[in-house]
Amino acid sequence: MSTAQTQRQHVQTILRSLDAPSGDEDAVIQRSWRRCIDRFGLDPAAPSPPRYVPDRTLREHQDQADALIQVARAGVEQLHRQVQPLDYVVLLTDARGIAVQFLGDRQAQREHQRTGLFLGADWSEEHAGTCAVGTCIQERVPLTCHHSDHFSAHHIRLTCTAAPVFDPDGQLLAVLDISAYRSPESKASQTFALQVVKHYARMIEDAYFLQRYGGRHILCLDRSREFVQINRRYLLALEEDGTLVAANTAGRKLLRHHDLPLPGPGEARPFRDWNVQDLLDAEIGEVLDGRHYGDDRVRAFRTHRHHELHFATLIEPQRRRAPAGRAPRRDASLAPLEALADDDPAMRDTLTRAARLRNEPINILVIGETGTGKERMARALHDSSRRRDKPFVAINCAAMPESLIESELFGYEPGSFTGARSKGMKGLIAQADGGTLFLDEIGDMPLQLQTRLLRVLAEQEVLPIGASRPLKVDLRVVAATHRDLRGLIDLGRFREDLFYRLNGASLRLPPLRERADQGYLIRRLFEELQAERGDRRVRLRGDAMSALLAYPWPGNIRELHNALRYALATCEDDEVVVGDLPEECISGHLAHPAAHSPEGIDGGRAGPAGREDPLEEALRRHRWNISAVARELGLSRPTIYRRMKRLGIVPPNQQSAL
Ligand SMILES: Nc1ncnc2c1ncn2[C@@H]1O[C@H](COP(=O)(O)OP(=O)(O)OP(=O)(O)O)[C@@H](O)[C@H]1O
Repeated sequence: MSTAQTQRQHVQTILRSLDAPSGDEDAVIQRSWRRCIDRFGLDPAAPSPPRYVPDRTLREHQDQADALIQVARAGVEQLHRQVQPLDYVVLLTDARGIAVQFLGDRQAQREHQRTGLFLGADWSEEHAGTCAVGTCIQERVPLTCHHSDHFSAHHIRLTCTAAPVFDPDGQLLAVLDISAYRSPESKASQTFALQVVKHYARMIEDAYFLQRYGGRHILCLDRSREFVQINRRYLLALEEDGTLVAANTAGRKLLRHHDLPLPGPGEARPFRDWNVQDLLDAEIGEVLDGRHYGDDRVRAFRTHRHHELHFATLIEPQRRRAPAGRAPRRDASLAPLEALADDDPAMRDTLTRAARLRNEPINILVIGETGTGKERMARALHDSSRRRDKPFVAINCAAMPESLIESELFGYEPGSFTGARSKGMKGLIAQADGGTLFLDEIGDMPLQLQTRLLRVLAEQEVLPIGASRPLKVDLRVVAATHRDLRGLIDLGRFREDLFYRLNGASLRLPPLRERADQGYLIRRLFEELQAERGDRRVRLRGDAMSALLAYPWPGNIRELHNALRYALATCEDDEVVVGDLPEECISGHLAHPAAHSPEGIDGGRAGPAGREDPLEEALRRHRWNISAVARELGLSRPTIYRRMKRLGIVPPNQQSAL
């Protein structure tokens, strides 16, 4: 059957079923069809191009959903990884049906845009007709909208499955959706999809709950002792005196089941009338004090009303404290070291050792791949040590020409060689007296200088070129390398005795790809760049943060630094969004199509596949006169150039140069 015939038949089915409900169709879908006609005045046969909200509006929706987007990130990405091989895309919409997060195959971007499976699309029932997201919003239940369940004849190739995400007050917060263009005819083929989406929606909802009520006691209940720790089915947030503050969706059902009726969503204090003792037959102390729980941290309780057996675990309130897992701050002088990392286990071990070593009279070898922060570590060691008011002198042994190293390091007496300064020169080693000498890329130091350096370290004195008497120096040397020094020793290119002198203790830095605290590093580098630019207004929005966290960074922190620097230089409106990041960082996290046009794409203006970008279209119309286009679009010329670059639009007169 041709597409047109299928669509005609679909329209007839809808109209017939509304005249005389057959009972065949899903009741939820039928109610939606009726709403589409009676309430929204939609026509199943009318063309329904996707509707995208303008860029600015999308940003407002994303801002409002920012806290959720941040919490949902890991779940949405995990879900995407699971369903991507089956050609599904993942959408997270807000409670109004606007897609605020999207993950899909970059290769199929045009097809996604054409069907509305994209960032910024409006999937409310009012605009899109019966569809998984819109109907889920109306009905507040998980559902699959498969092929001809869709109201619009133009959506009947799609299969979409969505589940609601509720906030702790029972208000609809978001909808999680997976959709595909190609799927088997039978709706039963989507049963598993429905279970997967429900599962992830619940995980996101509970993660949001745990974050929001992290400052309270959270009681997790389950009917199974074995599963309570991992399943945490019912979540109840409690005050110190056992008053109920909030419950997750399952928790609210449990309360209703036990005749603790809850006022409707949106009440300012919906739970305050109830105490956990109204639910469980137990003393407050038994519930809220972890010492009353078993060795497995589980305790059994019976409910008052139905004498049901429930097993509980308790999450204690998170006190205001240093970021998770970091040792409590003992001493303000440790701040430079503590600032290097958050809760990455390898970095935490390294920092604990560094803190112990900072005032010890031994030299330290910092080991790590290029750009893992070896110099930063050396400086932080210096800044947190008693030497902090004395000089920190850094020398890159690989970057200095061999002919200069000797004089630079050791200095020289007046007139000691041709070309020397008449007053002589104090060498870098002597300049570091009392402080720290940082020798970067120590593996690249020529052998002959290694011998002289060894003498400096052994004697704690330096002999400038041409001098007859050595100068006493008090040095702490921190050396760094990305090379295998033991391998160099075997090759005869590094002195073993120098190695032992330098390696009083070693500190190893993990590469960026292995760090568990990438979010912390991103925030920190972003703040530093803002300080450098003298402008702290720009903020890093949740979608950009998600894309940065999802990107498989190699080892070098400099790459992250450069990506942030680029984004800060190109962003507009005081915020960095995903589209401002370098192209390679946003694989999977596609930018909103409207981000490329000043007003966004809306209804009839939506660009179907193959249609020209509005900017390109304007440029052609104005015969590539940038000033005229800038005037028409109300943008500056540099902005036009920047967008052309971002979109890869090249004027015809420059194309031959490519
Ligand atoms: N802990 C950190 N927090 C924030 N930024 C960091 C951190 N560590 C490194 N960086 C940044 O990463 C970049 C590389 O750091 P650094 O120069 O210290 O690394 P390195 O290992 O000495 O590099 P190389 O191997 O090239 O000498 C710098 O831009 C630095 O600001």
